[in-house]
Amino acid sequence: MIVFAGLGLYDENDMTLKTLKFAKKVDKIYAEFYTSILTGTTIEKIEEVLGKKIHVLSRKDVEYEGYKIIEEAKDKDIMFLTAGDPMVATTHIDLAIEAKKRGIEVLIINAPSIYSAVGITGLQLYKFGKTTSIVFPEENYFPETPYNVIKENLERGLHTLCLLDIRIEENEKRFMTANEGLKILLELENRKKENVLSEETKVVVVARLGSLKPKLVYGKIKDLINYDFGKPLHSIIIPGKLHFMEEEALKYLCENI
Ligand SMILES: C[S@@+](CC[C@H](N)C(=O)[O-])C[C@H]1O[C@@H](n2cnc3c(N)ncnc32)[C@H](O)[C@@H]1O
Repeated sequence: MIVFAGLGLYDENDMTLKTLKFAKKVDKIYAEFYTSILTGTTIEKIEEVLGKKIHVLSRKDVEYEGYKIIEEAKDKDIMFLTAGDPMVATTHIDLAIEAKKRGIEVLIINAPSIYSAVGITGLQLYKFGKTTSIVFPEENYFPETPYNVIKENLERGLHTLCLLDIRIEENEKRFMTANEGLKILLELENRKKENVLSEETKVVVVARLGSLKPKLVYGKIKDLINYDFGKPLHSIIIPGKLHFMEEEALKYLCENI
């Protein structure tokens, strides 16, 4: 059997009791922290709660050698943990499909995810369009997808959740801040000039969701671009057309800058 379970968003208290229960029963626990991490805890603390060692896998281990875990799940009970929800903004569904194809029992245990947590701002899930990711630009690589997605969503009056790039490889550990994300969005406007965004555009920045003191800030890009949101992880929401309840929620639930 293979159990895909999420650890939630911030610390070791975010996982569900179901995850805990299965963690106690399985033979071995694997985890990956390259798609997202919990910044309010450590692997040691999570291991303490689970009462078991966690074998942390790299992107390469999962994407190129994931079949080894599935092989193991043929005659053992294996748990595979991720931050957030195991199937939200990850590619782990391919492992679940592969396991099913090989006749292995699959259980997916949901968890608090960035996707659900944006509701904390008062913005309605029904009003969100496509989600996008803002990635670190590289030499000769400045992806325009976030700009195009925001444009399409705004044309339909919909909000856009922008996930921010994470690089956790063997010799690299970088989390894009909301400040970097906003600078990239303005740079995209500067390159494309389609009047989608400007320094006057109002956005919502959310930081450390899942913690007891998340930071939720609503304001114009020009006022937030150098604002200190504290330690990661951060995400940005570009609101579309706001319902009056959403306007009220942004006013009362977020810090207005
Ligand atoms: C690939 S996505 C997360 C996928 C994860 N499986 C989930 O369900 O939440 C990673 C991005 O989500 C956002 N994120 C994750 N946790 C967050 C948190 N606690 N607060 C704010 N943003 C967060 C960040 O932008 C981060 O780079």
